[in-house]
Amino acid sequence: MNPFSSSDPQVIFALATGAGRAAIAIMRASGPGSASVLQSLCGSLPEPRRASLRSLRHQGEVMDHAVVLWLPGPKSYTGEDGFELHLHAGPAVIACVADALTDLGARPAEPGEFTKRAVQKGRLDLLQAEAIADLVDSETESQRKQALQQADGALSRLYDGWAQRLRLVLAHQEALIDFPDEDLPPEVEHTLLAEMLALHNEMSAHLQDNRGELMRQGLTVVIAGSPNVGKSSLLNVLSGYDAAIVTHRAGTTRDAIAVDWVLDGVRLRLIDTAGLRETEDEIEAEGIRRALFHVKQADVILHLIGPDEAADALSSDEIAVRAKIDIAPAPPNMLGISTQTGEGLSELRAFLTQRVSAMTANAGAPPLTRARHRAGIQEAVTHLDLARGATWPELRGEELRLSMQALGRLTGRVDVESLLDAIFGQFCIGK
Ligand SMILES: Nc1nc2c(c(=O)[nH]1)N(C=O)[C@@H](CNc1ccc(C(=O)N[C@@H](CCC(=O)O)C(=O)O)cc1)CN2
Ligand SMILES: Nc1nc2c(ncn2[C@@H]2O[C@H](COP(=O)(O)OP(=O)(O)OP(=O)(O)O)[C@@H](O)[C@H]2O)c(=O)[nH]1
Ligand SMILES: [Mg+2]
Repeated sequence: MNPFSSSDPQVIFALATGAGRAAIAIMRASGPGSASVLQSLCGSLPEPRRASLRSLRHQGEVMDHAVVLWLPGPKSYTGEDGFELHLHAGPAVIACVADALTDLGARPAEPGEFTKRAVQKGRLDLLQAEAIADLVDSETESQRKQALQQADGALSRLYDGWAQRLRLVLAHQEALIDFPDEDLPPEVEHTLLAEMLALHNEMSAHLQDNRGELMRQGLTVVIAGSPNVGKSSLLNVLSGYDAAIVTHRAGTTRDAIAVDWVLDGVRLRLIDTAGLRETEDEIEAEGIRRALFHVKQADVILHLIGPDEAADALSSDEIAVRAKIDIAPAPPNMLGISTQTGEGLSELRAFLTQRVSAMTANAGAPPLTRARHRAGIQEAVTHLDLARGATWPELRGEELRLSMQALGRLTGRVDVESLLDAIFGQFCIGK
């Protein structure tokens, strides 16, 4: 059963194509009254799902000659009756048609409302709907692939699979509750515990994996190090434009400077920071405070080390790079660059590409992509662990239900059955 209910039957419309100069603008509409609205504009209903050229008329006036699609439900994106008008993209054409649609009783759609209706009609689950939003926003190849995988239901299948296994554990658990005095083989209890442990391990591994969130949001790479080692020069050469001021003076950079950078299909935010040192200068000190903030938030730190500096012990998210190797060469087995001669830059790019793809590579199992997913899985694991620790069978059953529900809320498929169970499970028999 679909847990959502359609509440607003009004026809909604919106421009489906992006703003800016283009030849064609697609106005799309959806809702039960679509047939009569379209009929009014076209004179008659075109053949379903076939592109037809029509003159669009309103109040006796021709508004545009447009390619029109009549898209009757339930075989449509939203599952409702709908249509598309492929208009000439002039703002006056769009405004005129929008006015006519409003006149005919339709209203402008709210953001995401077409997809919301698709969810309400059970055409998409919540994870797929989120993935459609990610697909629309995708800027890099890795974001596109990840969003498409989730839109195709890969994450939904993973969560549904876990929920199904929990349901099976629950069914066995209930057998134990219903027949407490019968001699159920002791393996039943062992099998239940083993399956719950397996589920715990799979969900925990899924929570450990932050690649999906990194890929969706992009990784932050921070360039840090002592003053004057060439951090801003590196930002400029990597990003390919003159984003940061470079001078011979130590302490030039104060504000953190961020540029977007796509490396091997992965979206990166490259941040140049103030050189780290003790200083009396108030403004520089604030710059250093900001630099340390960015270092703390970084996914990867490019630690630039000057020709006369010692390389300290590095943390695992730091990549040590010897700077200005045109002055003094890098020690063996250390990355070195010169922004002056360009030496070592392609090696640095290759090393960074490798590091980034190791952090984001999709190893088959679909990763979670949002904080909402993390919170839901965390909740499912918490209740699963309470179920594993429970000695009282009724309590274990209850925790298993709560764990299943947390998973169900992620897809939006908290089925009525388990909700009813949770609510009425607390009633006494006979009431
Ligand atoms: N012009 C246009 N392009 C578009 C869309 C659209 O709505 N209009 N899309 C929308 O976001 C995306 C494509 N996604 C879609 C997904 C499902 C259906 C749909 O109507 N499915 C029906 C019928 C399938 C069929 O005709 O074989 C179904 O699954 O039952 C349409 C578009 C991207 N391109
Ligand atoms: N020889 C040589 N000089 C370089 C190299 N990279 C940068 N420089 C010079 O070093 C000086 C400092 O460069 P910046 O890029 O401003 O250094 P920074 O680390 O950003 O300095 P702060 O912002 O002050 O912390 C400038 O005079 C650059 O021209 C290099 O690879 N070789
Ligand atoms: Mg600088």
